Order: sequence, then C-alpha cells, then structure tokens
Amino acid sequence: MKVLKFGGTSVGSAENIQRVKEILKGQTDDVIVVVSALGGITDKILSAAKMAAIGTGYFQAELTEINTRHYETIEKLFVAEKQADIKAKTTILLEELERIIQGVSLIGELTPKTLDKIGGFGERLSSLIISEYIPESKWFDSSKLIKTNSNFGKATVDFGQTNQLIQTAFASFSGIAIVPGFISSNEVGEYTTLGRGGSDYTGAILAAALDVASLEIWTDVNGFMTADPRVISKAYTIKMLSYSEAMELSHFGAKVIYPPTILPVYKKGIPVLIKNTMDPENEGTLITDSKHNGKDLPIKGISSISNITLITIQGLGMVGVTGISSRLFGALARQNVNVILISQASSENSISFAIDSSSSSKAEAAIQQEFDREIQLDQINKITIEENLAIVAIVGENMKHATGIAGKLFNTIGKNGINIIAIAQGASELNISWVVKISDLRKTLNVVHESFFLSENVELNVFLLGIGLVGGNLLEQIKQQQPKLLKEKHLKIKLAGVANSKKMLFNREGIDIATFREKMTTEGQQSSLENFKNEIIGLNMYNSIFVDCTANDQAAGLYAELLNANVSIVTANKVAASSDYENYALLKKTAKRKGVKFLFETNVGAGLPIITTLNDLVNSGDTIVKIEAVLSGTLNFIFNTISDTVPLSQTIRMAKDQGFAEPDPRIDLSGVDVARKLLILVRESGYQFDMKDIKINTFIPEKYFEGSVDDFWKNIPEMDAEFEANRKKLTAKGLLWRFVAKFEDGKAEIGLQQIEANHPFADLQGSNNLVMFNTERYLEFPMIIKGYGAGAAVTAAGVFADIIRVSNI
Ligand SMILES: NC(=O)C1=CN([C@@H]2O[C@H](COP(=O)(O)OP(=O)(O)OC[C@H]3O[C@@H](n4cnc5c(N)ncnc54)[C@H](OP(=O)(O)O)[C@@H]3O)[C@@H](O)[C@H]2O)C=CC1
Ligand SMILES: N[C@@H](CC=O)C(=O)O
Repeated sequence: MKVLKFGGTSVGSAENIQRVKEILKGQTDDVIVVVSALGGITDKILSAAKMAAIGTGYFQAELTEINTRHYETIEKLFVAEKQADIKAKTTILLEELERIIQGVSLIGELTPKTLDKIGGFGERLSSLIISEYIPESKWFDSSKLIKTNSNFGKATVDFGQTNQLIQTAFASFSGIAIVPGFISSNEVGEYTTLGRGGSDYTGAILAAALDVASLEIWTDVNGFMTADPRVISKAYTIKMLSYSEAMELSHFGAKVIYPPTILPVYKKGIPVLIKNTMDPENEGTLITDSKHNGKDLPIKGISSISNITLITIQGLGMVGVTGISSRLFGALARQNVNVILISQASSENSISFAIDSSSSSKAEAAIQQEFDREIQLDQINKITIEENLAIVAIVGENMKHATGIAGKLFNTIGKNGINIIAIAQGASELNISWVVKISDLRKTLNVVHESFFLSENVELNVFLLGIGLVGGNLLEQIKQQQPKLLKEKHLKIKLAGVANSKKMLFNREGIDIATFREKMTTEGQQSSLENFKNEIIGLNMYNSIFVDCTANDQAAGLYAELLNANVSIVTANKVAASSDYENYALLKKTAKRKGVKFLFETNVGAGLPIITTLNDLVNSGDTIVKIEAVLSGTLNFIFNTISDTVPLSQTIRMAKDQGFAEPDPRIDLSGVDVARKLLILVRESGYQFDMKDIKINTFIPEKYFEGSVDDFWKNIPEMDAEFEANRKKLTAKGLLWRFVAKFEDGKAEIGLQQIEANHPFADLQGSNNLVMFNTERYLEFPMIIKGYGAGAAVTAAGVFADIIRVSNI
C-alpha cells in the first residue's frame, strides 16, 4: 500500500484533477489518496470568516466565489446527467459553511475553534468531488481517524488513538481511498486542524500508522531544489535527501513539504517521494534514511527566510548568571514568538536571536517586561533591534566532519562584500545558518550556490565601460568564445552593464552581446561615470567585474570605491596604475584587503604576458636588476614604416588607423605612454617610483602637444622634412631608431635611441614590443618577452584573459 498526497495546485482545477486521475490509473498498489482543498480555497474561506467577524458584508462575495469555483469544477469534470447529484451533495457542505460564517457575522466573533471548523471545509469539498470523479474509490473521513488535543489551529496528534483508528478503518481495505487532508478532531469530536500545510502531515500520519511502502507528495514543483529557482536560475532538483536534510531544508524556507510531515515517516523508515503533478515523468526528490546519498557534495541545498528581525540583548550583568536564556526564551514563548535562530558568544554578555519581523514588537515588549529589573540596574544595558534581514542556511549531512566548509563559506561570502550579522551552527553539523541584510540575500544565495558547486557554472558579471576599439573587440571575442568556455570550463561571462560616453545600459539577467548597440540606443540611459559606478554597486551582484576600456582619467578615479564595494577591476586604461604611487598602492592594498582582483596586464605590451611574468619573478623571490624595453607599438610602427615615400605625419595617421595609437595620439608621440608603462613595470618590480622619477627625452618639440588634437594633426606635417633628413643620415650610417625605456641602478629613462643593426631591438617588426628583464636569476642572459605590443585584437584578448583570471578557473 502507498499513500499519495495531492496539494492545492494539483487539485486546483478540473484539468489538474484529471491529471490526478491519470496518475492514479498508473498505480498497481492499493492507494490512500490525501487531498488538499482546491488551490486558494482555504485562504478564501478564512478571509470570508475574518471579514464576517469584523462586520463587513464582503464575505458574501467571497462565498459566492467559493461556490462558483466548486460548481465550475464539477461542470468540467462530470457529464451533464451526473452534475445535479454532485452539485446537490456539494451544496449541502457549502450551505453549512455559509450558515457558520453568517453566524460569525452575527456574533462578530471568530474563535480558534470556529476557525478550525470553517478551515477544513476546503478539504471536505475537494475530497467529495474527487471521490465522485473516481467512482471506484471510497471516501474516508480523516477527521474521525486523526485524534488530537484541543489546540485549535495547530493541534497535537494523539498517535496512540489515531494509529488504532486508522489501522481499524483500513484493516480490510483495498483499492483507492480518498481522504481529506488537514482535518482532525478532538476528544469530544470537534473539528481541529493540523496547521497550514497539514495535508502533508495527514499523509504522513496515515503512512506511518499503516506502515506503507511509501509516501508520495504530489505538488507543483519537481521536488526540493538546491536553492530558490526564482533567485537562482541554475538551481536544480536534488535527487536524494535524508530525512534530516529534508527537515532542515523545509524549516528554512523551502516550502515543498510541511516540516512535521517528516517525523512519523522517519520513525518508520518510510521513503517519501516528492513528485510534480504537472510533470509526472520527472524523477523528483526521494527522501530516505540514507545519509550519504546523491552526488558527494558537502551541502545539498541552500534555503532562506526573508522578513527577519534580529534582536540582541547585551549587558555585563548577564555574564555567568544562570537562567538568563531560560527567562528570555520563556518570555518569548509565552507571547507565542517563534525563535528561528539563536547565537550567543561564549563571553555570555550578549544573546542574539532571529524572529519573523511580524513578531518584533511583541518580542520587544516581552523582553522589556521580563528584564525590567536588570534594565533598571543597568545589568542589561542594550537591546538592539535590526530589521530588514534574512536568514540563509546551508544543509547537508556530508558537512559532518568535513573540514573547511565554514571557512570556505564565510571566505567566499566576505570576498563578495557581504556582511554576516549573526551565525549559528548546531553541533550536528547538518546546517550552518547566518543572518544577512535582505539587500544582500540574492547575492548571498548566488555566491554560495556557486562556491559549493551546486551550480554547474561559474558566472562572472561584467560591467564594461568603453566600447571603442578595445572594448568592441572584447565583446566580439567573448561572444565567440562563450560557448567553448561554458562547455569546457563551465565559465559564463555575463554582460551585466555596458556604457560609452553617451549611453549606458544594465540588465541583471545579462545583455545580449549580439544586439547590445541597438539596445543601448533604444533603451539606454544617458551615460554618467558616477551613475555607472552607483548602478554596479547598487545591483550588488556577485562576481562583479568593472572592465575599463576607456583612456579616461575620471573612470580610473572610480576604482577605489568599486574595489571597496568588492567589485574586481580589469583595466586597459593605464591612468590608475601610473597615477601617484600612493593611489596605486592604495588600490592594490584595497583589492587585497577585499579579496577581489585589480588586474591591468594590458597596460604594458597589450596582450603580452609581461606583468604576470614580472609578478611571478618577484613573487618567487627574484630581484629585478635591469629592464630594457621597446614599449610603444605606435612609435615602433612609425620607425619601421617611415621612408622617403611615407613621411612622419602619415605614419602617425597609419598607426592611429591600425588601432595602435592612443585615442589621443599625442600620448604616444610625447613619450607619456611609454613613461606610464615603464613606471608600472618599475612599481611591479617592487620599487616605490613616481612619474617625476622618470627622465623623459622627447623627440618632438613640446609646442606640437599644446592645443587640441586637431591642432596636432594640422601642425605635425611641419616635422616631416626635418625627420626625413635625419632618417636619411641615420640609414646612411646603417642605424635604426628605437624609442627605448630603461631602468637600472634605481634610475629610469626613456628616449629615442639610434641602434646598431645587430641590437636585439633592431629586429622588431611593425608594432612589436620587446622587454628584457635582467634579474638575479636571469643575470647574464635576460628573460625576453616579444610580440605584438599594440592593436585592438591582442589588447582585447589580454583584457579577456584578465577577466577569466578573476574566476580563478
Ligand atoms: N589600442 C591598443 O593597442 C591598446 C590600448 N590600450 C588602452 O585601451 C584603452 C581603450 O583604447 P581604445 O579602445 O583604442 O579607445 P577608443 O577611443 O577606441 O574607445 C574608447 C571608448 O571609451 C569610451 N569613453 C570615453 N570616455 C568615456 C566616458 N567618460 N564614459 C564612458 N565611456 C567613455 C568611448 O566612448 P565614445 O565612443 O562615446 O567616446 C569609447 O567607447 C585605452 O586606455 C588604451 O590606452 C591598452 C593597450 C593597448
Ligand atoms: N598606444 C599604445 C597601445 C598600447 O598600449 C602603443 O602604441 O603601444
């Protein structure tokens, strides 16, 4: 024999009741079918009763709706000839309900006892209709079988009597039994109820009394999910749970099963299967006594409860005093305040507990009253009430004795800038619960879901500023590479925000890279750096990365605040890393302190792995003795391209057109770009250096850098003739121009050099860069890194690599 329970949605419409019939047809065993009220009916009944009690006439409209729902369901389920008979039977119950509610209206009082009498009508009605719809079935009145005390609203079952009654009633039963859920009766036969969601409990009570093969809870979801799917799109069904895990998860917000359901079936070792009436083929979740089940993950699921208030009572007068906790929780219990989480430090000078916010004034008054004397004497000097909180819990039997779970959990949460307000973990190690601000709940769930591999993929949320050459190429590369990254590395890069200087666009769910430009035009808001930063912080998404593909110094000014808000920075913009040493050091320190990344590999040599290599050398204990490098793609391209037919001004234009030059090419021509790069290399080598410490030898007179960029383009051809004359002389001597950056003996200098044809820099084609590091380990023969040092595609690839680096995959 099996017990199957169908919830409110499962019997909420004629179509769904037909599904139930189909499911029952497939059963080979004898079955007891427990049914809830038609979805939403119990709420309507209770609301009608409450309206009646306060004297509003609106209850009549609610009653009419209740009647209509049932009559319409009958009309859809039964052929015309049968309808009158079933409607007549239904009407008897509906009229009885109406009479009681009329009575409530007349007396103007709604006692818990009356509420229980009224509350069960939904189940009585639905079970009547369903038993008529399955003619071979037999209806059983569960209110006569389940005996309870008189705690109306949530009665306690008398299992001794109940088990006997059930066993007698079903002693010779075979076939299909239809039983209303939720209802029971007390010792004098008055209706009681088992608490909201109590139909599950009815199923469990019957299952345990008859020691059946299994209890199936048919609902409208595919079982217990790893997290709330409305928040975590990647949440999936947990195939197997132990009784304890199911109990913990259902207590902490997963409303799949009514928590008291577990105990009776657990005691008898009866497996519980959660199934979806709308998707019967789905495996669902199996709850058994097997502890180490399913994938070998330390945690099975994450649950949360919103609308939480945390109350802390504090005072030195509490230390070492026995009975404080008992008085505190006794006072709360007397006021019917349900305590959801408790946390007390071993110092004993404070106790924090979490409750549903609706009880917070009741709780506060209870504490004030109970500890009035201690408050007067200043032995308890502080009662703090924090609202707008949520509790999150991770649950899993495999956490037991697994080291590092709490460390990993809180480390990951901390890195994402989420403040943990209180923590509780039972010695059973089955559940770790903690309190966060409600505004951090979504982020917390995502972070935890991902870090415990409950999510298949790691997700990065990218906010891209600048969609010119580099930024535009970056998005193209992400678009192309995304399927492979997802498949092979389980990495998803989501564009959560994007901006240029005119428009900005955000979408928590991700912006489609194929259409982002049109979307920016049609749906984008006016761009503003301040608002872009505020939006990133405000969205408070986990694994957020600000990617700066502008050359804007104000954009670089946003980094500190973003890092402080636990947003990683990936930047092609050289302004921040070459700003005042103090600022550079602060940004690096902030990133480290916050556990996020500040990456700028492309600041030197575009996509070449120069900074990471330098970091590896230094981190492994090497010392940088000398750096000698050609660091400007633009200048190298110019000196490789200039000829008697291609003058200087034209080579600059070509460098710009090929995407080597800065948005403002004067930055390249003036040596500023190279100076920035050398400064960054020296700093990353471990030296405290500033721009003023670099000697810059310019080769184009200062006057060309004054005025606007247009002035520069207009005037620079004046230099062509002189440059060509010098070039001829240089060529005649068999020499070449290279703009060289050098750091040695604590001195840094950049400038144009004439080099021999056999110099390592001579064979440097196009826009290539070359860096030579002489270190204590690479002393005689330097380490050399060479290759394309500029260009949109290679730079975008370098930015892309930095973004991937943030994920630590
Ligand atoms: N090209 C290369 O080889 C390399 C470049 N880099 C660096 O990459 C960065 C980008 O270069 P590149 O792509 O060539 O430059 P582009 O001029 O092509 O693009 C710059 C982008 O930044 C946007 N932008 C500028 N100011 C703002 C602002 N205030 N708010 C929002 N967006 C803004 C621009 O928007 P709009 O179009 O609306 O003005 C544009 O989308 C530079 O810092 C450069 O030094 C680093 C290594 C190599
Ligand atoms: N403008 C730069 C681009 C890379 O940083 C260069 O020419 O090297």
